[in-house]
Amino acid sequence: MSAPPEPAVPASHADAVLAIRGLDKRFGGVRAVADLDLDIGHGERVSVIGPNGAGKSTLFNVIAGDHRPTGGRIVMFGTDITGESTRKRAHRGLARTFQTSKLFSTLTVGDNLYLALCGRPGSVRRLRNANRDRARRARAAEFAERVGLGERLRTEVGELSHGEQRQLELVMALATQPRLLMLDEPAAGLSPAERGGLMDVLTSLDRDVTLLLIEHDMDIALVVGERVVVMADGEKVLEGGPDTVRSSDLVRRIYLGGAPDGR
Ligand SMILES: Nc1ncnc2c1ncn2[C@@H]1O[C@H](COP(=O)(O)OP(=O)(O)OP(=O)(O)O)[C@@H](O)[C@H]1O
Repeated sequence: MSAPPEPAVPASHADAVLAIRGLDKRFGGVRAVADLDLDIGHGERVSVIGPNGAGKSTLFNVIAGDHRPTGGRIVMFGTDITGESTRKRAHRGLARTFQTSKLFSTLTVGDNLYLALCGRPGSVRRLRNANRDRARRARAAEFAERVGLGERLRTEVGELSHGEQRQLELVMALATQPRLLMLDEPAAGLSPAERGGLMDVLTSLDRDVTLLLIEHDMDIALVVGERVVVMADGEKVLEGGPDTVRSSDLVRRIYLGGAPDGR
């Protein structure tokens, strides 16, 4: 039996950062992402919101290559990357953070940042040269400074607070100089002061970096995201500017626990 034809990606989107067509991801009987189309242009800031289980993280996992889609196509920087490895996508300029920490908890803040600066993904063996590599050490210190961790360079990551670890993950992703940065709930577990700091970092990001953000904190999602994608039951149910989302009855219904169609 021949495979069903894949949805075509229009030529006009060939130079977009992301052009996603008919994306599907099933886990057994669960359709976590359902026939989703999404275009993201260079330098855009896009937030993805939706209730628990809407499919946001699965969408991220499929874009980053951590999960294979069950249908559809992903074109990144003009190349079809649907079947590519996460490592290859990282080499193309994609960096992401996860809901749970992926830091080396027994290494210091400085060493974690040093490894992020060494490449994607960094190997612990590269620390052997770290003391001689003053330029990278200095860059690591600059990145730590950006999220208020300048004084914590010699602190082991396991001793940082949850909020500090999230901040460190963010700058480590930035240290890889990504062209597309995907952040999965960066504000989760942060104190109000840390949220303010996060908002400052995100709103002052260089426009060379395109940002795709999952965030439950509506203040952050709607201030940082210039375009907002609302997901429910695996589908994209609304896409528009923050004001459209703020005034949407559909979004209100979804967040109050009702079905998107008002049932
Ligand atoms: N590895 C997996 N195996 C089986 N089912 C999964 C897996 N990952 C996600 N799912 C299911 O897919 C659906 C979407 O989950 P997903 O985590 O993508 O939603 P989400 O919008 O990110 O939710 P949250 O905001 O709670 O993180 C859910 O029904 C979830 O149970």
